[in-house]
Amino acid sequence: MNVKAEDIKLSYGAEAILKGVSMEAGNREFVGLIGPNGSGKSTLLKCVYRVLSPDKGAVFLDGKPLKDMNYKTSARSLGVVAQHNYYNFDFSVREVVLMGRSPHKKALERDNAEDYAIVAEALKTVGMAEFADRSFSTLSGGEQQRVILARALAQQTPCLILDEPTNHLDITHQLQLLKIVKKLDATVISAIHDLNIAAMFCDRIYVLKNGEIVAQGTPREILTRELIREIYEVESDIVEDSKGNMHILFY
Ligand SMILES: Nc1ncnc2c1ncn2[C@@H]1O[C@H](COP(=O)(O)OP(=O)(O)OP(=O)(O)O)[C@@H](O)[C@H]1O
Repeated sequence: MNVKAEDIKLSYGAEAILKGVSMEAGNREFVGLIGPNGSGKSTLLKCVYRVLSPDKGAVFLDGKPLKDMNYKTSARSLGVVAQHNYYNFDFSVREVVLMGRSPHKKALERDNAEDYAIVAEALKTVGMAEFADRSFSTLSGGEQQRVILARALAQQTPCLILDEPTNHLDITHQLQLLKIVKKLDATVISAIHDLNIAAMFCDRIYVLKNGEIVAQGTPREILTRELIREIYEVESDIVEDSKGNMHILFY
């Protein structure tokens, strides 16, 4: 699925947060969104997954304007792993992941054996199968994050939007989550803070600063000492290991 955001503008009061942002993720491309705190990454992603509607500009899925789709149709296309996940009710882990199936159901249609099998498989994939009956609210931040990924997997969408998905995760689970996502061969747009993680997984990276895209390209093109200095005001060295992978060392 191709996902395109075109000239997105969004302000809170007098403050312009997104100042005409355009970005695109091609079919099965893994696109990273990097930039300092407050640069507008989450806001842009929220415009893509319809929590916010931009003041100007539009989002297109395979060329179709998102705003013309009903929510159920877009939920069959876009799965989301957001930064914060709160539920007002005490759902079990299984119930949370089952919510991923709802865009595929008719009104009042009950969950069936196939839904339960998909949910069990998704929980197994993220290593949370034995937590199925636990209350979601009692899980640690990292465990909750993996369950939310399972919910997105159960949704079986051709595109995933991830907002700093590895926030609460230890290094083992950071790599596990991104490997799972990479293997899906879906279109992925992910805000990522860790530039080494971005270098490992992204096909292409967009750099957002003060609500504007200031650079885009492959990790090798983007993650240079000069750009890192310009965007983050830190000094770094870029080195290559024996396998040809790039690593960024910060000073
Ligand atoms: N509801 C709101 N009202 C006013 N300002 C807001 C609101 N939501 C976000 N902002 C502001 O918009 C700017 C962009 O926020 P956003 O969360 O998109 O940044 P981000 O790049 O995702 O940051 P981070 O890396 O810290 O997660 C910030 O300055 C934030 O304070």
